[in-house]
Amino acid sequence: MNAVELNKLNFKYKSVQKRTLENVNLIVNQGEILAICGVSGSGKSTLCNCICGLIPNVYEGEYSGEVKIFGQDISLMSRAEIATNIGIIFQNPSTQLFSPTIEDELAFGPENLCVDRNEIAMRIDEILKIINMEEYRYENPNSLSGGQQQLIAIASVLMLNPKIIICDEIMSWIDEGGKEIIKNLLMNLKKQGKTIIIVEHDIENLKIADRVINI
Ligand SMILES: Nc1ncnc2c1ncn2[C@@H]1O[C@H](COP(=O)(O)OP(=O)(O)OP(=O)(O)O)[C@@H](O)[C@H]1O
Repeated sequence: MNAVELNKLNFKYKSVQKRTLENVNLIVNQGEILAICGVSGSGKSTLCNCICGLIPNVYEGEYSGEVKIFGQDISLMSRAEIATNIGIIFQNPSTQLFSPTIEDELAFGPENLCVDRNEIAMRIDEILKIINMEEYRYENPNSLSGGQQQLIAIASVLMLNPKIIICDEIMSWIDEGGKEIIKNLLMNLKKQGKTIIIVEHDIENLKIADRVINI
């Protein structure tokens, strides 16, 4: 089954004259790493925001067409259903981290979905192990490097165990060492069957993609 299917998708922000997305058709296969490239302003982030439901739920504008997630029309899915299917990580990790400790940060998403306390604690153990940051559990996210913050942003998305992970230029502010760790993590997630969509410019980072498209 296709992880994502976009049919005749159009979107125009309320405040601009021209459509940002015009008749976009796209299939993302389950288990692939798809990279989206394109010049600045071509609509890559807008496309990601449509795939994860931020458009039209959060951003106002004229929207038409269809977004399907594993065959299901996203407009018929609840916010909780969307959040447990798709996670999105943005360019600047500090805009995504707001809790006093990393433990609180990781617990925030599942707590909002009323996941059991013990289950949350178990997931935190597991995910901190995956990203090799167990000793940072009680640290403030602001005390971390950019690369570590981005790993925590990814970890907070993984807490909901989404099947699809969207990474919108997540490596642009990260040093080389951090990029390697993130790329390895994304490749491991793919091995576990996750579908990954990355917005990327850097040719080195594009090497992890199975397929690259231009918009
Ligand atoms: N919230 C918004 N309100 C109005 N216009 C917006 C909004 N967000 C983006 N746009 C406009 O939509 C167009 C596409 O923006 P978008 O951020 O999707 O492009 P992008 O390809 O991701 O760009 P970049 O590579 O610079 O991040 C741009 O012209 C931008 O100014």
